[in-house]
Amino acid sequence: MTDSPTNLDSLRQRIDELDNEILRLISARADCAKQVAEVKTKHDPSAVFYRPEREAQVLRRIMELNPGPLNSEEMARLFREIMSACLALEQPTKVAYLGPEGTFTQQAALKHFGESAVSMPMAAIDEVFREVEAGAVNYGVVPVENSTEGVVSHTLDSFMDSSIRICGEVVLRIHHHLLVADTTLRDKVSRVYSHPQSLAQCRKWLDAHYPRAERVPVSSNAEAARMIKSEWHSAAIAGDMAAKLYGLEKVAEKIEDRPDNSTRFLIIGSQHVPMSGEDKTSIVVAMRNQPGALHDLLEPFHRHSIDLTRLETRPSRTGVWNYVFFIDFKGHVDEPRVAAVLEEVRLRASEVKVLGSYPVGVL
Ligand SMILES: C=C(O[C@@H]1C=C(C(=O)O)C=C[C@H]1O)C(=O)O
Repeated sequence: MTDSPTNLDSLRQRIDELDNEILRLISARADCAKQVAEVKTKHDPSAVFYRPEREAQVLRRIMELNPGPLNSEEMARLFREIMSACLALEQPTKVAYLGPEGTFTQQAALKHFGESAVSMPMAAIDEVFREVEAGAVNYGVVPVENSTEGVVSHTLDSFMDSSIRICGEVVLRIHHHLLVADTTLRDKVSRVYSHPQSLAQCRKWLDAHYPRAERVPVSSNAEAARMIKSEWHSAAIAGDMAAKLYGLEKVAEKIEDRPDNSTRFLIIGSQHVPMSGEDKTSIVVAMRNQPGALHDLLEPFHRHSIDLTRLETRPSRTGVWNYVFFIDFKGHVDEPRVAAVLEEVRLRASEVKVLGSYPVGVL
């Protein structure tokens, strides 16, 4: 095939025809979603419109059927946006996230809910919990663990005295950059601002490249990006969103010590999410302070061949919560084998709280 104008013209004509078709199909899909909303409200006036298990199934199916040449993740991202717009037709979804604007948590919220959701930054993790509990927003997004730095204990602690449930998870690859403003004197950088987790995730890189620069922990990467605008001798470590938001330049890209650095975020809300076919459950368990307690707790999971994906211990905060374990495992509370394990665990523990069953993160 040559690149002759006639060839280009006919290819563009073909693209126009395909776009017409795509337009017609997306509109038909949106009409269907509107009808789904009518059915939902007819049976239950206080119906929940967002269905995480259904969205996970739609995305998984698309990824499975994708014929290429676009890769499956790319295709799922496109469908993510189509669903986001369809859901907004049913009801605009309000989402609170750990702010300020430009944080990785905002990026996670967009990745999970798409651009049509209305997202609101909160100053602290417990504020996100409070907004969801008060019903001021439909959902919240909070970080829970990082592959390099471990657990975000604030999030786990917030679950202890809350009735909030986990409705979903989203995993984000975290890339950090060293950023400067146009007024920064690049060879005079004596200070690097970032969130403590990000400073820790780039520790070796900083040791090698800026051994003498003072590392200043601040409340978020976005805050670090904002601060250096007025300091000619300072740089910030933050991600793409913060760089774009504050118009900063990248001196060095992807400076995280581990190339697979990723953070897991939780979607919190108040609904029970039905099975999606590939689910996870999170529980918090209090054990009495006695020898063998942890073994007693884990033994039923082993016997029923249930795959544990995470175990965290947190100090107790009341008399009842002597030892508190946060456990994530594969499976859904509505599955008989999971129900059986939970029954056994309840007999051995002084308190068990199911935080939620939810689809394993798709994107
Ligand atoms: C259309 C529905 O409502 C919402 C929109 C979806 C979609 O666009 O596919 C999927 C699940 C819901 O979040 C539905 O429940 O099927």
